[in-house]
Amino acid sequence: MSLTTDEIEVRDFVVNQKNGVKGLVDFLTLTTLPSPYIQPPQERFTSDKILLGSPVPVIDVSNWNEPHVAREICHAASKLGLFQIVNHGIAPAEFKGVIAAARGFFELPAEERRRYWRGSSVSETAWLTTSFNPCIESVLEWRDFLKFEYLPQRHDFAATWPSVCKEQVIDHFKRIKPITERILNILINNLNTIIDESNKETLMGTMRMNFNYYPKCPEPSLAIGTGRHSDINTLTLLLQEDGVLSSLYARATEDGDKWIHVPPIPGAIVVNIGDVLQILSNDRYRSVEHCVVVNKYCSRVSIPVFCGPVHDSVIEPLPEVLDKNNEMARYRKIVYSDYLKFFFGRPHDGKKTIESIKLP
Ligand SMILES: O=C(O)CCC(=O)C(=O)O
Ligand SMILES: [Fe+2]
Repeated sequence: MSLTTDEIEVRDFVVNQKNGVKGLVDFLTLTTLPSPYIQPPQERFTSDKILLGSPVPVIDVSNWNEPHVAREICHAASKLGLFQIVNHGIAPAEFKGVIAAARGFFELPAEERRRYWRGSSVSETAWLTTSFNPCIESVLEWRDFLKFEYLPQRHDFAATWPSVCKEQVIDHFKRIKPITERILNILINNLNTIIDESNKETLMGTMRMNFNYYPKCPEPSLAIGTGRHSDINTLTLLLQEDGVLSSLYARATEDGDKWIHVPPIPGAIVVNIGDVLQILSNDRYRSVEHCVVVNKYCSRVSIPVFCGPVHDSVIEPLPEVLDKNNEMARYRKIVYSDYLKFFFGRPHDGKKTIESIKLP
């Protein structure tokens, strides 16, 4: 990358001085987008890319045992790779609480937030950063995020979390976990197998949560909040604030550049399929590419919970899927830590990670 002085100063302030993009908007009255955030034209999100008339499925899970629930979940997982669930039993007030806690964290003074900056965080299990991979990205994303690792087997895993949000994060992990398990069960049963001790660590050995914070952006059409990517884990369950201008988009089909808006629905959880489920299912399920558009008038918080494999899990298409249909594996076997290395070693880049292990 060759950078101008302005770019170096902005990057230095945001990344090296650990202020984040939140620090930048608090410190300066911006009327134009700083150059490190200006996306090349092909990465900007324009309204002609929006596909209308093809809404995201909304699935009522008030009775998990009704056959239509499994049917609709498996159908959505194989088509768009993303759906919303309602009537899942978590009260809207609980969601409001965790979203308020996330806002509470980002409203802390900059020096308080900085204590959690990645690389020097006061917590081993929570850290803050900006964009996605700021040291190697030629253009930055308009987002800061605080990541939490859920390690309930360690009694002190949350001892160092920020007090402004600690309780709410623990509670949210606890509430989301059984719902994730139910959905994974449905998806795995539909592949002619079950979740047991042999695959549990691969399907749900880890849980992580992000507090994503997207400040108001002076020129949103030139920036991106989160660049195009698919989640690499098994399943992500995401809360997004209601009443916020258009934000999350999911790619409608693998081969086209049309995107479907994922509207905030009060109390709903957005569920998206990650790469690991696409690999295990040998493409029965689709990990959906998605991106986040920012806006000029309000900041936005989103809270994904990522459920996924432990680092040493070996990921490959399930024999139950291949044997039943006598089909060839479409992906080569990979250890999850190598998969992570590939994903985190580059900027957000669509579905390049899963493509890297696709067999010819
Ligand atoms: O902010 C959102 O709605 C989605 C964020 C996202 O895709 C991620 O954190 O992986
Ligand atoms: Fe994502």
